[in-house]
Amino acid sequence: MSTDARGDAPDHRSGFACLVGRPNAGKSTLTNALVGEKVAITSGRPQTTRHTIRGIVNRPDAQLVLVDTPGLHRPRTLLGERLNDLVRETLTEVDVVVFCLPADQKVGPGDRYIAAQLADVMRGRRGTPVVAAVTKADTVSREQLAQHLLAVDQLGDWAQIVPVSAVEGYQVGTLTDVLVQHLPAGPELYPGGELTDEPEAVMVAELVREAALEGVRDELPHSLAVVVDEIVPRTRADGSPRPPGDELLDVRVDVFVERDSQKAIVIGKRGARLRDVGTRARSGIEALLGSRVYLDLHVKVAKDWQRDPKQLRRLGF
Ligand SMILES: Nc1nc2c(ncn2[C@@H]2O[C@H](COP(=O)(O)OP(=O)(O)OP(=O)(O)O)[C@@H](O)[C@H]2O)c(=O)[nH]1
Repeated sequence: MSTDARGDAPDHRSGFACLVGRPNAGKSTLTNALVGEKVAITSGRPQTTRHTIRGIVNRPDAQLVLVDTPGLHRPRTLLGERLNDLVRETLTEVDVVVFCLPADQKVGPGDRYIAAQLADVMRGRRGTPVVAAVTKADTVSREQLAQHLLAVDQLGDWAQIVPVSAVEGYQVGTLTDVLVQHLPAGPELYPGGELTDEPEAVMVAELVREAALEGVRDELPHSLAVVVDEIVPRTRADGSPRPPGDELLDVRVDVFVERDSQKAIVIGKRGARLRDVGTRARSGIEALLGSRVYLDLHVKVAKDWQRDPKQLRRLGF
């Protein structure tokens, strides 16, 4: 795929990393520091991966793609539980996880909750490594930092522990080196670091997929892919915005199956099942987007999409 010769070099590495940590742990600031200012993230185009990309670290020897998670927190609602499932799924799919722990705050219950979740991820199918990043290292003394590193060490079985300061740029390069070590050999995933980014679309697709599979999981285990075509605010006939309180989002979604028989299953008799799927997915999407939604679902057949890399890419895998 890459037209860039360096991306095809035999010792080039590429893969995904994901930053987790309690609110205010310094994840966004660290992401920006890792990525630097060279990469612009364009938004508004259809997403090309299943997970939201926050930034790409491009080096001659590696491409590290930083993906977002909606936030790991103790679930309080069903949607929260769904989100946490999604988080865990993301965490098992990336090549390395970065657990951010701010140096200026004691290791607390929130960190221990995340550490327990990460223990599962490390023990999981792929044995995803977790690197602990002690963030905001500039805010404490050397002694405090040393103590904090010890506390973090006792919290779990981390692949490495790296103190960093995103603000001062301290050890940001070291952290990148450590993360790159955990990536598999491979060419650039995004040639030249170009990407599209559409946070909500990923979650909307997951909600539709979940609803579409409900009750028919045995019949359609992996033959269903969901692509969000667009999410646009409905305007009035003259193109002006609708009045406050009366906003409506048009959400157009394609559900791809492999065969006509599967299309029939998803749609159901006279479209009854698809209407159900739409109703269920819509309530989740409205909760997620915080707006009334008109959900437009289309079921399409994409033959053998699981075996066709071109189709797979088109479907966001
Ligand atoms: N001194 C110092 N402050 C930092 C550093 N990194 C982040 N901060 C500050 O810590 C606060 C939280 O940082 P964020 O990057 O927004 O944290 P986050 O984990 O993305 O937060 P959520 O979005 O709430 O999950 C901000 O006020 C940052 O300016 C650092 O390396 N040094």
